[in-house]
Amino acid sequence: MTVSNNHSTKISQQSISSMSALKFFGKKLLSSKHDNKLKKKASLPPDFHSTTAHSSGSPSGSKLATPLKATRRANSFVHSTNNNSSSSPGSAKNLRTGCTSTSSSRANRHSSTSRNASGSKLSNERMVYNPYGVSTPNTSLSSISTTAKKDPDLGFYLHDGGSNIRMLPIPIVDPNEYLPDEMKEASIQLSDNFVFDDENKTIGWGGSCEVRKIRSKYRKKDVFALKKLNMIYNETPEKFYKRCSKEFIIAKQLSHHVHITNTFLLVKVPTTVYTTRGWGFIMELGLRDLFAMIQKSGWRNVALAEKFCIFKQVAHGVKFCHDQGIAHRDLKPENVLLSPEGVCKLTDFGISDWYRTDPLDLSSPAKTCAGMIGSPPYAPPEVMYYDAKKHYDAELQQPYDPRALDCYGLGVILMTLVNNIIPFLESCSFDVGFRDYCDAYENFIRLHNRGFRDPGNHRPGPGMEYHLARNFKNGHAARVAWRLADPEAATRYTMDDLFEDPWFQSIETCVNAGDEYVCKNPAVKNTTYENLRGFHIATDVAAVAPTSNPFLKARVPIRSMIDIAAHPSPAPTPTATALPPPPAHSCASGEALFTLTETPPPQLGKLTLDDEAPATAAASARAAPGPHRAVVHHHLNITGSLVSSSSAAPSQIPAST
Ligand SMILES: Nc1ncnc2c1ncn2[C@@H]1O[C@H](COP(=O)(O)OP(=O)(O)OP(=O)(O)O)[C@@H](O)[C@H]1O
Repeated sequence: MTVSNNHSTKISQQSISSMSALKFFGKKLLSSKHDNKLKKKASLPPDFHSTTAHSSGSPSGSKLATPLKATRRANSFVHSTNNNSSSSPGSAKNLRTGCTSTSSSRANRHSSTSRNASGSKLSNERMVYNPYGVSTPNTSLSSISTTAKKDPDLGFYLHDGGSNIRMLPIPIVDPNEYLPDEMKEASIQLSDNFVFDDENKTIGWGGSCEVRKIRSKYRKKDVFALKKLNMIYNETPEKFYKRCSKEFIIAKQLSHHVHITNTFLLVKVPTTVYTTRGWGFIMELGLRDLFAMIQKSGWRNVALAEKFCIFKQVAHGVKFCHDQGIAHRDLKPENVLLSPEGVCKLTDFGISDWYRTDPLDLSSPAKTCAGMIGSPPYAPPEVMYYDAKKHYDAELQQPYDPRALDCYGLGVILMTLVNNIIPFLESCSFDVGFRDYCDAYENFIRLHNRGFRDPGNHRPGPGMEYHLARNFKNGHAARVAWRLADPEAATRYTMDDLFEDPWFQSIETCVNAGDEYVCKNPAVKNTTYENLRGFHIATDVAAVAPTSNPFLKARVPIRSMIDIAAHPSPAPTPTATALPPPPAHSCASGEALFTLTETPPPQLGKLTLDDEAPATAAASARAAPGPHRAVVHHHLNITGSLVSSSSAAPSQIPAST
């Protein structure tokens, strides 16, 4: 039986020989070509990610051919249905994707816009009258450098959103109005302390965001990610602000762990050649997401031990979220980033939520959820019952535990890592692949392991005769994947079960989740904020009143407007252009453990897959000489290898074996 969709596009699953994959191992670690491909992938029309799933219908013999790319299309369901228990976005991602694409094409079209004003040198003075209430001198066209100069159509800057582009009304609201006191920021303008990367690349897309590289104004080598948040279809500005600030608060609350992508600041983003106005998160920059890795033709040759290591890292990230009272609720390879050192980090807390009745009291009772959330391949059946398109009986729609949703997602991620392909498109009875899996599950229990679902049963799971277990080559590993992805929520592995599982415990990782996480925060030295008359006052962050900002250090007097008017060219003050050399660290002492560099440290580039992993990330970081005290990690090599192989076979996707 074949499951297809209206936009199905058959994607070649031409397999490549291991020789051809190996050929590329070690060629180039960080390929700009690859980045271009990622961008291309990100800009592909929705149809491209559509696919056809095949299945023979036999539990053990069927070859599921559900190309991983389908997950991108499947993402369109992420925010498309109700979620009674959270403020998750409520509109179709396809529409939002279309919106961002349009926006991007415009942005790209205008990225080459001539900026004749570039010759007009901006004053160092920090008081600027801005009639539009958003831009600052630092974000004016003249302050952004590009290489090409074409199409000087400035009409782009004047539009206020069309049918495809939804723009926040001016003035953009101060993010601090939506943040709790302890998270309020002294700098709320992107342009105060950051500039867009000259390459003007979009490094990622989501249903409601585009991700771009930005750099510190003070240390150009300090690169970060800007997750520019877009309004989604039919969303009011108020809903947009609430949704985004909630995501930021959760992301910020979790930004203290080696397996969580650090989110630093919530800022206003002005309309520029790079993007349209709105809000954005300044984040730790990931090299690429796990989805992009699995998609590479070389992925199938990655050793199982490496895949298990990645899985364990993701599991540690999930455990940390749960320990903080937060359920991620959208676990999938796209939401796992790999750092330049190869460390896996969870990202995208857009539909995450606190699952305790009192988020501040971790001993308060757990809440249940209702509604369709997550992405169909990774969302369990109890969640899929809420999918309005499936017309399930209302009786089936029972409140569910969001932690069980995460456990299921983890199990499907493990299956995907090992099989190089998603096991089925949707975890519901309409999907033949999922039905096969359920049948196989019951068969295995009936024929091989009656106590499979019993707590503490650590006998081997399904073996070679079950196609979704075959590639594990290890009954214990298959047990963990199947127990996590148990179609029955009541008997599914919990995170505690997982961490007590002897096979899981035995997985070797090259980064220790318990290591102290020291992240290089961006330097925040300048701030621009608005007074009631609409003036923008730029000043040094150290002089700004809010004291909850962790970046505040020394205090220097703010110049009054009268002073500025009287002495337009005062003695240099510590502004962005006349600042003392930045401190090495804004929030943490010592050197950064995970320094984000554009190129990997030379000593890492020399590693081979056979290199022995150091005992811990910290140990390796300590041992590493030179300025890059990064984690020595197997995955860096995998990343490099896959990048290389991807340049040879860009359109291939991993095929199931
Ligand atoms: N900090 C980052 N560094 C590098 N790439 C990133 C970063 N954050 C996000 N990305 C890329 O952008 C993509 C989309 O980001 P994200 O998942 O956060 O957006 P989203 O709109 O919430 O997505 P979704 O619709 O899947 O929920 C990611 O899959 C990843 O490839």
